[in-house]
Amino acid sequence: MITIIICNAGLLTVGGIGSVNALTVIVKHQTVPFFAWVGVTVAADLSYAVLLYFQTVQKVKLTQEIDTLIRADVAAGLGTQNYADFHRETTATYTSWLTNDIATINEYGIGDALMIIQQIAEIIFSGTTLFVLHWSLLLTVLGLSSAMVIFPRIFKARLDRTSLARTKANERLVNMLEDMLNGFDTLFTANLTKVMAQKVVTVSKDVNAHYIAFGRASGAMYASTNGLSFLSQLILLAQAGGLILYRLTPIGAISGVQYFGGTIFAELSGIAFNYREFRSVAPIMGKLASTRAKPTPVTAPLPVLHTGLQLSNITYRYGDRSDNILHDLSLTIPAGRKIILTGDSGTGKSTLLGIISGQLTGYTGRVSFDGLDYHHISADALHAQLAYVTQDPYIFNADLRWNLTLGQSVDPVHLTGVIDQVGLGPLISHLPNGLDTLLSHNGTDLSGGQKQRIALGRALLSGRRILLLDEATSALDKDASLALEKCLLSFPKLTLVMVTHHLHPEIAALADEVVQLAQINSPV
Ligand SMILES: Nc1ncnc2c1ncn2[C@@H]1O[C@H](COP(=O)(O)OP(=O)(O)OP(=O)(O)O)[C@@H](O)[C@H]1O
Repeated sequence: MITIIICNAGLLTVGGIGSVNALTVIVKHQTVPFFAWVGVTVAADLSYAVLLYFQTVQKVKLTQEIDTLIRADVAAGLGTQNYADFHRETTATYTSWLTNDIATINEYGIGDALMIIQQIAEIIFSGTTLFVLHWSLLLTVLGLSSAMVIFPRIFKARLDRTSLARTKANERLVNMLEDMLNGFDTLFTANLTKVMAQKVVTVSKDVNAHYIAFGRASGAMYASTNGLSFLSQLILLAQAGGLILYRLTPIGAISGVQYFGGTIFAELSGIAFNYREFRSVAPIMGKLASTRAKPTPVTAPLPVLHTGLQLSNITYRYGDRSDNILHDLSLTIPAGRKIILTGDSGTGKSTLLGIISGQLTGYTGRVSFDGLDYHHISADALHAQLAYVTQDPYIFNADLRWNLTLGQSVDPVHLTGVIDQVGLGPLISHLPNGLDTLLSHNGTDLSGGQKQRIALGRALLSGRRILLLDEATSALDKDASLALEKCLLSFPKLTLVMVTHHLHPEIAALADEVVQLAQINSPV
């Protein structure tokens, strides 16, 4: 890319030199040399046009490669974040980072960087040519250039501020769009789909305002630096006139200073402008780089749970809430035991599972795995031991097999067995391609119960020996959920913690312990 750019800058200079010499020889009525120099100019300009094609194609290739690297880097960074850090931003915000921000990086990061390289090359070639015409021309150019480099600094703070505000506005827009589109069904049944358009217009106007603010900042800088550039060209033209009058430079210099001086000033003001724009990408890069997870402790894989999980004096409150959700809670979960958690809505059952699963870490007290404090266990090591199934599991826009195995290789006999256990047989027999049927984004073409069966199948196939179920069968009818819960309670090696609102006596009888969360919370 750089080679092509430099060649192109060289060709532009050769074209300019051809014009200068053509003018010098034509005033001496030298016809053949005139046409020779015109030929040089034409050849250089045509070659420039051809190379421009390769430059354009190469730029697209380079941009795409860099975009892929950035996306891979951000995705890898997000993949190593802990649960709380990941959920500090919404998925729509991350989408905006990977789309809008990358578009900005393409335009102002990569695009401007390449422009700057081209501008530097053109400045060097034009400067050298001016020096050959007369050294004093270059001296003047250097003096005026310094002014041009210093001048745009005035605009830096404003450009940085407006650029960052613009990306924030983009995030708000994407968040709102996702929110509205996800809520389409609710608005549709409430006859309120027009709310969507109203919100889009409101937030779009906010985004527009920020784009305009950035446009004003860059426009002010662009206009001022261009004005300075024109003034500088006038000074240079006057100087060239003087040098020609004193026969210190050939007459072609009159077009030379215009062409090369013009190029230097235009490119210098361009560089100043592009560099400011280029720098405005820095806060975005900083933001994307922040997805790189802080180094997490790497711990050895955990052995299979032998004694049990122990929660001691756990107190938990969410971020800025004033109340404790869990207070001084202690609970023993012996290995292989089946514990059912019940309690009124809002008593913190899901919060408790969040702590046991390692997702929520900001508690006081101690949680341990076979006596080993959770704080000394890496998320990876813990996740290798347990599976956590929520009430509303996520279904990927992939085939059913992938949704069950998450892309891991699974013994087909085991797969068939688990499909039977979670009762997915009837669904598979109705799907056009059975297990290989593509499911829609978040399983919108499935019932709530089918999604829960898939999630339970996924958990069983993962081979984890600790299962945390948060109302994981709530969408199934009574008989189906009874059958499934009985099945889960029958695995002797499985350590099970199951949250349920609808505890059937048959299930309670099969459990080792039924814990009312409100009772745990109150001191005995
Ligand atoms: N991410 C969160 N941020 C702030 N507060 C939260 C968050 N998640 C839950 N809460 C609050 O914590 C309390 C306990 O919620 P939790 O979901 O653990 O209760 P639960 O017993 O599982 O309820 P349910 O039976 O209705 O599912 C609730 O008052 C809820 O508002």
